[in-house]
Amino acid sequence: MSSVLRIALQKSGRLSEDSYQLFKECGIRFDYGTGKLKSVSSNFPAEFLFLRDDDIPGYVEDGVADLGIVGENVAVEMGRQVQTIHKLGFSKCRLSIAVPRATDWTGIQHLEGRNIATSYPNLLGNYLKEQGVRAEIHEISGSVEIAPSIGLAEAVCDIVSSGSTLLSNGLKEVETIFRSEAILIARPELDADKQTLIDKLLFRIKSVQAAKNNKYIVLNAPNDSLDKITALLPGMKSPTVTPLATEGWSSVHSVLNENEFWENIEAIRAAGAEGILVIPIEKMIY
Ligand SMILES: Nc1ncnc2c1ncn2[C@@H]1O[C@H](COP(=O)(O)OP(=O)(O)OP(=O)(O)O)[C@@H](O)[C@H]1O
Ligand SMILES: O=P(O)(O)OC[C@H]1O[C@H](OP(=O)(O)OP(=O)(O)O)[C@H](O)[C@@H]1O
Ligand SMILES: [Mg+2]
Repeated sequence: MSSVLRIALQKSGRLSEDSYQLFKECGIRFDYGTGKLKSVSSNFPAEFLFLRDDDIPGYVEDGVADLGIVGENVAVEMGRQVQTIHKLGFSKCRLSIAVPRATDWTGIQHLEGRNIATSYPNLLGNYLKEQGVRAEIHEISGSVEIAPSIGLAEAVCDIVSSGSTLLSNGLKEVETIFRSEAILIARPELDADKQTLIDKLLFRIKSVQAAKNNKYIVLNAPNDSLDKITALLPGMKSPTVTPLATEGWSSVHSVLNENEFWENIEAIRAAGAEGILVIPIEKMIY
């Protein structure tokens, strides 16, 4: 197969490190951070382009790149003809409306006839339309949170994660209009060879994500509690149970999902488990 996937990544910013790390964990090697704007993988048929994130949906739509990683916020704002093929779970943030802390906020109608600064005029415009609010959208490309303090706008609509940028600019978050995370986008029509490569890549990404979302667990259990404990640890198919040297005890090995981890651990301990070891998993292949 002579096809090569062209993959557009953010050169430097909030998406970059996690994007590079994801490919590394998928065993795909390429050079980055050397100032080069293009890099060919040494062990996977892929070529990487390092770009400003705002340009990525357009490049993917135009076919300059086959795949790209962007924030969902940027993909939706740009409204390009691209398909979301996988959610990546990093760069989680929200797009929110914020106003000066002293504002007596009574609801979204407060914005009627006011000026709002944002880098996301489409997402904000659609939201205001849905809410039946007419406001002036003032588009700026960065440092949006400064707008109220310099008299440019009465409110802002920007990305929030920890909230510390809002706090340090004397603003408070009043409405969340969109929730975002990094996504893998693709050109809508790809030939069969490229689709095969994408399937191969997606298989690796899903194995890496599954490993991150699960832990390997080993514990000792009295034999009369085994039914209760193994029911709490279904694992990938079923748990492994082997006898311990100590009479009446067994060792149980299984995997446990991160989301239900602490609740299950408490239940397992209550059922009599001892010596519980929790071990990270590097890859998880279903
Ligand atoms: N504080 C944050 N926490 C988590 N994710 C964020 C945060 N800020 C932005 N993001 C996400 O990361 C994406 C890229 O953010 P970044 O600030 O690096 O963009 P940028 O300044 O426009 O970069 P570029 O120079 O590539 O145009 C955003 O579109 C959003 O999805
Ligand atoms: O709620 P917080 O955790 O403070 O994060 C929010 C800030 O992060 C992003 O900016 P970034 O720091 O990436 O700088 P930029 O404006 O140069 O993109 C975003 O534009 C917000 O300003
Ligand atoms: Mg940008």
